Amino acid sequence: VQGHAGRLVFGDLKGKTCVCMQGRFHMYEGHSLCKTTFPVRVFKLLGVETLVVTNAAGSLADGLQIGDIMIIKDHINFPGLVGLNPLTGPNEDRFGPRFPAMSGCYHKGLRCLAMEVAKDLDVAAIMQEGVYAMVGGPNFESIAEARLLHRVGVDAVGMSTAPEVVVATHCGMRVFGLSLITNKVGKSYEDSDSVNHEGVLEVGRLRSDTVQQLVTELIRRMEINNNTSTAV
Ligand SMILES: O=P(O)(O)O[C@H]1O[C@H](CO)[C@@H](O)[C@H]1O
Ligand SMILES: Nc1nc2[nH]cnc2c(=O)[nH]1
Repeated sequence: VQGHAGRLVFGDLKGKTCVCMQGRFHMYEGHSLCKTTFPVRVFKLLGVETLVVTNAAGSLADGLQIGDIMIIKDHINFPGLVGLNPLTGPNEDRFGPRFPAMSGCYHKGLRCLAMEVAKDLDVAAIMQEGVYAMVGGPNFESIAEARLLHRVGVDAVGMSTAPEVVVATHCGMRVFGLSLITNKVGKSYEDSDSVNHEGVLEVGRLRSDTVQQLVTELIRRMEINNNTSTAV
């Protein structure tokens, strides 16, 4: 999508072998969920053990402001709930089971570690945990949709991430996720502000150093088995 570089970068980060996706495939671009999540399966075959996902998201929670960073505690995969799931079709037994559990798919230990890192980097004031929801996009939410999401417990909404996390969890990867809050989602018919992609990219640029520092320090501190890799 515009604004995403579309590159895979391999290297060492603080002594850990990493592969970094600069951009991702989105369902709203017309890609199948199979293609959207294909990189995750490639990472698995490369020996990647931990997936770190980041995204831009709109806030529905009163306490989440533009520029805040939300550690993803759980997700609601709206496309998945209506059958748009990357695991649909014959199960690939070599990757994982037919009916994978999704409870606890955002690793608790990594979430706690990220909070410690945030405190040490003096950015704890802009960090909190919350629930991310994926919607199909590409349009942003109507007011009624925003109210619905708020009522069902969504803290931040975006158009990505859940399919990759489902596929990573299916094949036994540890997952950690961050949402950068780029806008507030309007819940009132009196609001005149409306969100746009340029504004989303702008907040992304403003907070990119902080997100980079957090992820780098998290990767430095995280424990891994057999010096296997991390995908970001
Ligand atoms: O989820 P990522 O790709 O980070 O970006 C979010 O921001 C874009 C909309 O501005 C959409 O792609 C949405 O999903
Ligand atoms: N669906 C959705 N995706 C986003 N990505 C960044 N901001 C938003 C938003 O407000 N809604």
